[in-house]
Amino acid sequence: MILTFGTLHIFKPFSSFHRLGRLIPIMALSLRISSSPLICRATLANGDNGRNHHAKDAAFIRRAADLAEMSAGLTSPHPNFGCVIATSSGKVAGEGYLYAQGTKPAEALAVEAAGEFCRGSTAYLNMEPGDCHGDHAAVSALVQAGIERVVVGIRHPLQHLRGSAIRELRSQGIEVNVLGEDFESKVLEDARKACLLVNAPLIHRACSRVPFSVLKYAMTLDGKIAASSGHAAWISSKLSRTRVFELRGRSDAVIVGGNTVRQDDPRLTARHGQGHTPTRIVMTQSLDLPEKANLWDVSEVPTIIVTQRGARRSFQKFLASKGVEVVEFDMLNPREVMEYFHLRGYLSILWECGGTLAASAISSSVIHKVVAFVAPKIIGGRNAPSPVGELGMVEMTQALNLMDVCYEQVGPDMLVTGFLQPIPDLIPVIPSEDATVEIDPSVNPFESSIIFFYKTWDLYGSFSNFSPHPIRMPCGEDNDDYMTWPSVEHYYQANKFVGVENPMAHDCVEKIRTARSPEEAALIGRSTLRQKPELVRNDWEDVKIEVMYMALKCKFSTYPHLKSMLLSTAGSVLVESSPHDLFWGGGREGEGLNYLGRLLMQLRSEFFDDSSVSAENTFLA
Ligand SMILES: NC(=O)C1=CN([C@@H]2O[C@H](COP(=O)(O)OP(=O)(O)OC[C@H]3O[C@@H](n4cnc5c(N)ncnc54)[C@H](OP(=O)(O)O)[C@@H]3O)[C@@H](O)[C@H]2O)C=CC1
Ligand SMILES: Nc1c(N[C@@H]2O[C@H](COP(=O)(O)O)[C@@H](O)[C@H]2O)[nH]c(=O)[nH]c1=O
Repeated sequence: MILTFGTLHIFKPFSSFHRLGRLIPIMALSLRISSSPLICRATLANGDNGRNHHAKDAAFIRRAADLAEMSAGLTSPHPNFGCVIATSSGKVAGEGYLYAQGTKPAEALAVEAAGEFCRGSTAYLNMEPGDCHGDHAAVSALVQAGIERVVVGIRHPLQHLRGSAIRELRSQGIEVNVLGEDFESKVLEDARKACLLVNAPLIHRACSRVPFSVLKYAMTLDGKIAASSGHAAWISSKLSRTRVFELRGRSDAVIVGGNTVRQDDPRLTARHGQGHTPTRIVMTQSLDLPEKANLWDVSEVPTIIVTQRGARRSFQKFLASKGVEVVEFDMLNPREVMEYFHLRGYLSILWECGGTLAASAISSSVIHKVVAFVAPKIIGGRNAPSPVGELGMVEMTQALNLMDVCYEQVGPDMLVTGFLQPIPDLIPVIPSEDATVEIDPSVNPFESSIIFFYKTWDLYGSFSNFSPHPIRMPCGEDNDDYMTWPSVEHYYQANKFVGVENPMAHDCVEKIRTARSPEEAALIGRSTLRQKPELVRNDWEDVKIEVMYMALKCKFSTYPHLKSMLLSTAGSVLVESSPHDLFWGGGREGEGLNYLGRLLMQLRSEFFDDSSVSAENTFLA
């Protein structure tokens, strides 16, 4: 489907636009080279000097990322922040990192450490500060200290914080350079990668609906994670197991399957003496678990059991009496479970399960990284379990290739790590720079402000489809009879059933058209779609954007004050801040596709084009 309005192509064929709009133009960690002419000029003009400059910037940004790493596990769900202040001669004057949730910002600590050396110096931040509490503490510290330039590794991943500290610093006269935006080079790419890595869980949160998941296992050289008897203590060395405690200390939760509980009776605590201890999660379909288990001791750390709805209710009661939380799922599978924990605010999960659950998690695409300890031991055993069970692959060419693989010797063991999925690169507020410009050239995706709208009583509530603005539109494509629809929502919902040769579909259209409120219209439309899918027109998925577009066009053309309001938002990104509608809305954390906001921006752009054409005609006349 290609819709053309005037000279502008609004949509790519739906499927490709949809893909584009999945909010995550996922890029492997080999980061993109910008095609921006400005960026290229800056790099070339600097020549060798530019290269030296970049090498220095890269080194300090890497240091900031290393500092940020020091708080991993202590700050969650806040990001890891590090700051280095360097003088113009390239000497480190002060450093700081966010120690834990609620403590002084890294920037303020670095400023304190650098003292009078701050004046005229450059501050290096692995990530743009997020002013969660409205006190601007990080930005104020840099401004008041007389910092001249700030180099930022990555923008804040969360949409509502993204770009605001950078804007604030610039408005205070500080030069701000963002890696990957203001200049590019190989060394800077690597430094930027370090910044992405240190906050990978938060970046995942901003881009997907599951927490960042790491699958960790210890195996013998012949690829076994236990003997044929199931005995597994210990494959890896003590040193390696201490590394596992550290890993646990950086994770919000550790997850195992029911069989691991039955076989190992694990504790799953972080026993390396620092950091926090993650929640323990057990995934079990049968709930056939022992009455005595280390995980039922929740005096220090909570345990959550996720199970199939209705499983062993009496045992559920027993667990509850021990203080163990039980959460039932209609469909117990890794994706549903991860989506649930995402909603509960978990950023990072360590999977310490056996091969059966690991295979299921990999197949569900919820595993992002693999951490494997390989011990120089051979146990043999045809039935001894291996780290990943059945994946249904039959050819070696189907094997999953890890990215950014690292090898490290830990005592006698080899530690191999790599990514199964790339860390999503950060994205502007709406899908990609190109798409943004295509939708509305007046919007600069990196610098624009965002106008959120949702409920009709909001400041921009008239942008909502539920606003009480009747429109006159025909009922269906081949129909010349114009009718009045009490709101855009009435029209949109009714269109789901238009043209279907079934009297029940006709009734449904009429019921929606005469519904007493947009809420009632939505209720009828959504529930009929779910309960009687046979009444829904076959091409609904293909035409729904077009239907919405036509309704919006009619609404904003009919009411001049609405059109003026829309035009007054020029340059801003419009986002329908629906937390649950991930198609028309922006989602809770910007993960939604925001098609309603996009259509309004598209319309705004067209209205501007129309008015400039008519102004030109008047002038020519
Ligand atoms: N060396 C190492 O790093 C490790 C070794 N091990 C060893 O591995 C062995 C256990 O491996 P394995 O049997 O794979 O154990 P797991 O317990 O990790 O996984 C399987 C169990 O997970 C539960 N489950 C819930 N939902 C699903 C789902 N959608 N798909 C798959 N499983 C689901 C089931 O529990 P239920 O049956 O209760 O319904 C199932 O039996 C033990 O010998 C243990 O010692 C385990 C972890 C790490
Ligand atoms: N056997 C084995 C591991 N197994 C994992 O560790 C769990 C036990 O954790 P805990 O009870 O806290 O000590 C066990 O159930 C399984 O998930 N891990 C490793 O690093 N190396 C090993 O050799």
